Amino acid sequence: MTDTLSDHADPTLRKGEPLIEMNQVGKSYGAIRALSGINLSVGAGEVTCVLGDNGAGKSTLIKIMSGLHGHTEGSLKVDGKEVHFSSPRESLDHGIATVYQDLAVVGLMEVWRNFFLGSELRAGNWPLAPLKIKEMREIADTELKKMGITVKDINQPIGTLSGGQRQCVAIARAVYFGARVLILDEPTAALGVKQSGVVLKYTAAARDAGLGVVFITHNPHHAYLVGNHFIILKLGRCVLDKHRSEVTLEELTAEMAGGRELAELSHELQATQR
Ligand SMILES: Nc1ncnc2c1ncn2[C@@H]1O[C@H](COP(=O)(O)OP(=O)(O)OP(=O)(O)O)[C@@H](O)[C@H]1O
Repeated sequence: MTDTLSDHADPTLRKGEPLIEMNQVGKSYGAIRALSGINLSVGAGEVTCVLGDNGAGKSTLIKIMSGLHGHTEGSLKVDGKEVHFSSPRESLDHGIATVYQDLAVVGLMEVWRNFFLGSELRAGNWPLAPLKIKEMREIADTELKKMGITVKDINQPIGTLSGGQRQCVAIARAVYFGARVLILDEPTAALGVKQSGVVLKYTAAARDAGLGVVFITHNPHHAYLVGNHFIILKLGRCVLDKHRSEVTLEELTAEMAGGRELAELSHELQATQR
């Protein structure tokens, strides 16, 4: 499976080279400060996990990387060059593909149509040139099969696939179209154990094919299964920034569960009982 992803991954990717570097990045929406002082690096062949509760700033961080919102402080570098995206197209042109939780798929359209959505193969360069339907069907079918993603029929509407399968199709699609960085927005949030496992497997496969992966989640168990680097956001600030070798799953879980706050609360509650 990993070899298959490597077939399409950008051959210029070198393990560990920094693809995205954020330095003291911040974002304000008018008077509301959603993020501040964020340092984050995404290396090729690595998964950087961004954890945080509701309102922590995860979506804002994704939006900065994917070109939906510009940052208002600090610097963002892609492949060593400073950028300030003003549209998702610009981010995509830099090889950054974002797979949103509520996948931008058209439920009633066939799996193959969704695989090529926005990048359709046409028999000519003019806008209304006929679609190369047979070729697109074959490519989508082959690519998904090669990756071990089984769909009964490539012509079935994508809405009939499970949530996990849809995430996998979206990951396969991003890799096929040559993404260098893959941003996954809470890909396992709405999934059961088995389906989460499948999505985590493809996340690891994209990493092993050399892509830099940003894995957004509030689940430390899922993060720890695939992550090389972990950052935890709280109220727009980074409260933990550690390499895998520096943190255990227990520490990550405790920090996510608000370990320090819980300890303080327990102390206060005990004091009131005395
Ligand atoms: N467009 C906006 N305008 C004003 N405030 C915003 C906007 N988007 C986000 N915020 C604020 O920024 C903060 C961070 O929000 P963000 O959506 O990035 O968090 P999150 O970690 O993704 O949370 P969730 O998991 O609930 O989506 C919140 O206080 C939120 O209210």
